[in-house]
Amino acid sequence: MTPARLPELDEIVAAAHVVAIPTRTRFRGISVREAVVFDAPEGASEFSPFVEYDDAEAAPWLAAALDFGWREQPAARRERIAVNATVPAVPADEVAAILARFPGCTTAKVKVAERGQRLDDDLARVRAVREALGPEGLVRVDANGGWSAAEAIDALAQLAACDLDYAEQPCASVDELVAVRRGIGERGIDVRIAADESVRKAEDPLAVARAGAADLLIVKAQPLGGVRRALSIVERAGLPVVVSSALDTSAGIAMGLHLAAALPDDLLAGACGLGTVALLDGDVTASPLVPERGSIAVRRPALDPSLLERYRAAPDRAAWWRERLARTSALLRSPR
Ligand SMILES: O=C(O)CCC(=O)c1ccccc1C(=O)O
Ligand SMILES: [Mg+2]
Repeated sequence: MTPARLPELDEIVAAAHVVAIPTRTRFRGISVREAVVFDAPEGASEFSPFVEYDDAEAAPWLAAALDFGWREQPAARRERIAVNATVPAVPADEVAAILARFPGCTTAKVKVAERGQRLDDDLARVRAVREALGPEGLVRVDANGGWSAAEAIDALAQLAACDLDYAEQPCASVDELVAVRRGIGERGIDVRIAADESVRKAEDPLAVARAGAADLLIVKAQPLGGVRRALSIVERAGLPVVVSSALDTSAGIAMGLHLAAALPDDLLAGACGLGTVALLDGDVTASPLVPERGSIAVRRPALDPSLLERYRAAPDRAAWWRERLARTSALLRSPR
């Protein structure tokens, strides 16, 4: 997980810019996305574990940022990556406006099982997405572990009428995912199951594959410790994958694009969840990595000094992030 040569903390801090970028629509409870972006030797990089994560959970995110900023990356096998539209848990009548931010995307991933909402809200939202994409489009749902196994089976039985590509993390635990796969199989419901949190937040990211709990995996470069380490997990898991973002700025999206570009053809399971800069109300580069004609070019964006200034985090938040950098960096260096 650790880069061959870890830059010293003062070098890391000297390269760091702490930003706070508003989201255009509340997503995952977030209305301002805070991130550290680095002006690093290999290009822009990003460290943006969610604020509620403890240092142990944030450590692989820093390993990823240092790897991407300070080390050469594995060779790219493709120049563009097809991406899905990402639809937050909005009312159905807002779906069209969200999809319009993802020009050319014929695959959409829809958030479901949001706390405080009902299955009818999900059904209406997913139907609106299916209607907008037409029968040729691919529709995915992501429950972020919000359903019990019984709820997931019931929900998927109803959502299956919208013809789903897959359901991402319908339940929280690997055992529940196994139960859902079995339950929908017995009822003849034809929906694949994808694991996300069961990969990126698990003690052992390969456990879900070993348990036969998923048809495919969602992989995110930052929580998995960077492009190299994520590639090695994917190769060992032996399941097809979709690369996705963590609501990163374009600096972090570039890391995801490089991971997707390095994957062998037979392991890439369609459009990736890397179009999420379209959900932000700003960025750190003048040439954002947003979808064009359904895909994004694999490149590293240049940080724009005036945008870093515009979105510069308040002094107390910047200090908080610098302290987090110091603690996390110490963790990466401590023998375990
Ligand atoms: O996969 C996508 O389409 C976008 C990324 C996404 O959904 C996401 C973004 C931030 C945090 C969690 C998730 C998630 O996949 O659960
Ligand atoms: Mg997910």
